[in-house]
Amino acid sequence: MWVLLRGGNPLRILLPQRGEWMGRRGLPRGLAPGPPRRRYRKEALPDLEMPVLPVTATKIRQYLREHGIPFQDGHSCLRTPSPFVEPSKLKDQTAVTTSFSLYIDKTTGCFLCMTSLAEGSWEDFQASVEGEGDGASEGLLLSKAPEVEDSEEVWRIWNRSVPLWELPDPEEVQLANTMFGLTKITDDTLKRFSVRYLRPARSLVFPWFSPRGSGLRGLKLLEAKCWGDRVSYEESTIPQPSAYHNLFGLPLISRRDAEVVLTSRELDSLALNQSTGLPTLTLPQGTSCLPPALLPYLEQFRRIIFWLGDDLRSWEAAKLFARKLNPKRCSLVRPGDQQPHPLEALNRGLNLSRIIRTALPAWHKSIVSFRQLREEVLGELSNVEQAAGLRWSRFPDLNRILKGHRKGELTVFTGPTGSGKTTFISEYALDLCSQGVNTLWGSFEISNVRLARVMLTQFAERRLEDELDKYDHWANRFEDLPLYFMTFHGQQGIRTVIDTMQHAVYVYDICHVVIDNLQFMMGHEQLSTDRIAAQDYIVGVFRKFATDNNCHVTLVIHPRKEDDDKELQTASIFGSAKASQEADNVLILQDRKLVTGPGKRYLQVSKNRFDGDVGVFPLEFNKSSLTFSTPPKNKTRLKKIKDEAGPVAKKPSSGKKGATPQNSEICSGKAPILDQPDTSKPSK
Ligand SMILES: Nc1ncnc2c1ncn2[C@@H]1O[C@H](COP(=O)(O)OP(=O)(O)OP(=O)(O)O)[C@@H](O)[C@H]1O
Repeated sequence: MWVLLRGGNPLRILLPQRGEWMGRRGLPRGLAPGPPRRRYRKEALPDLEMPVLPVTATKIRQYLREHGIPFQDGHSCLRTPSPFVEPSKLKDQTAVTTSFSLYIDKTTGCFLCMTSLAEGSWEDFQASVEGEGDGASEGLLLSKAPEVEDSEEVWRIWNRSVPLWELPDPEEVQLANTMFGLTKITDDTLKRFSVRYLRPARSLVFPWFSPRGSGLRGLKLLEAKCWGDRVSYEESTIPQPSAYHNLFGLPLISRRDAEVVLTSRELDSLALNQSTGLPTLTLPQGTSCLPPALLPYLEQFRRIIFWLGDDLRSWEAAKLFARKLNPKRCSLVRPGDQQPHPLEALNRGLNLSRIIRTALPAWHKSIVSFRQLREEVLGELSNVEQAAGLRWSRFPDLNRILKGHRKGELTVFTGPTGSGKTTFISEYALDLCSQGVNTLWGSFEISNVRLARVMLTQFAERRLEDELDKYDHWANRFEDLPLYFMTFHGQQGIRTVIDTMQHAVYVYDICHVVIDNLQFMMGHEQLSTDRIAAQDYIVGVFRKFATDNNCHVTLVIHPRKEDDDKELQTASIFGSAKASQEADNVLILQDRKLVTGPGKRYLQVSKNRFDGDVGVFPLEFNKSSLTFSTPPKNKTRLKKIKDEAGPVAKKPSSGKKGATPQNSEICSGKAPILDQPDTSKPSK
């Protein structure tokens, strides 16, 4: 189910392969509208023996100079004349815009021709320049490429939907306006943005028009579901989200516009444009990612304002996206009570232009004063829950101790050989990924197929071997996760790994990288002093990566050889103390039983830089679902076992009465007070 794409992606990241289109949630399958745009070369290529080294802006410039290709330097792209435009087109009245219409991404080398919509990788571009591109160069290939836009399904839905004001029943209009919060949005605005309503699906329909002509390339449907007084919304797109690259509002942008506001929801763009008159665009996948394929469309703007939402996640996403667009031209609207989503701001009668004027520059110099930080500090203080990070849904005990999973941190994870480190960390990362954390896996020891099998089993929480008829159901859902794998196996140079991670952060907005395990980057040094020095260096590099990219890195490190009878400690991590010093969190999978809880393992949080709480909790392994999390129905059993076990050896020392779960312990401060491990029953 996994396919390696090289086109546009020189770093061998595995992407899920999708057969037919499936809506993000709930829409019927089998409506594939075909590829949304022409690709110069898009078929899956066989696995590469060696990873291709990433290209750099300097190398791209050098190549263009060597081949006498003129170029202009932009914010995220280099612009050159397009070899994919027929020479005759260059002579028409649009010659000014078509002459430098090829945009080459400075970071990936991927290109997009804005005139013909041809796109491809840096290798494809070079092949075309050197006349090797499947025997085609200079537009030959394009003149043969079939037009693939305007799928039947897209048109069928579009034709069945109607402008809201044309609904025959005024009550239905009022209901729709109330459900979607449109009472202050005028018909004029809805008309300008060509928003329609699909009655049978109770959904607003947002079109994706081709930048050339009036072709429809796709649609986004926003469905309102009423639950008593509450309304919840569900989005679905054609084509599937990973191919849905609609910057909603693009047809309204004039070539002379130098400023734009980016939003995360189409209705926010309507509200903003209506009340401020500013050009607005909506990111196709909201705060979850900004695909580099969209960057060429944003090159023309001298100033880009992000107003993505009212929570810390929107703020983090805006900072991440600003890096791609060149932070010097970006400003961010800080989320807060008085700065909610634009649509809500309009409905509450707030002054949207004034809020836009308070947007903060995304760019900080290397040295900043508190004055520049005070707004960010306020943001954290007024969103304390969110500042503590994303909470695990399967591991409430981790939430109690670590409070959440935060960006930019380094977690070091260790445990005895064969104790289940990979299995545990797989579920820990899957939990976050299922909640929308874009995750990149570097599994150097076990193959990606095996890892994906473990993850899929954990995802489905059942033995899929026995239910193969359900495989497609689970695999389809699993495919929708924002999950990517590096294809490295065995020993690998740290530089190559970091370059791959950097690329993934840029292309897929990765927020969590899992490296299993660090020993595979340490080369073949035999002397233990060399090995320790190598490990220190590598840990330092990962630390810097996490901080620089505001991306969480979870690093699995083997412990040093110790007496089997002793439980591991922070000092048992292989190497010098560097790993534990650099880490924000240290987790240890202990291969023995806690007196207080069930299961043959327990997890120890032995360092937590966020608030200092450390502690332990039991892990019970479920062999059929390969999970360590405890399903709710087992809670009673946990209690029973505890009752049978009699009083615990040591009482929790947290002082946070009532906050400590029955079987886990939290200790404030650096020195954990552990349960007495039940060494009478060594496991494994
Ligand atoms: N608590 C457990 N009890 C029994 N079996 C387990 C447990 N946890 C994991 N396993 C099984 O043990 C095997 C090894 O697990 P895993 O690969 O996760 O260990 P590891 O600690 O990462 O190994 P290594 O030290 O080689 O990296 C797997 O088949 C897994 O399903």
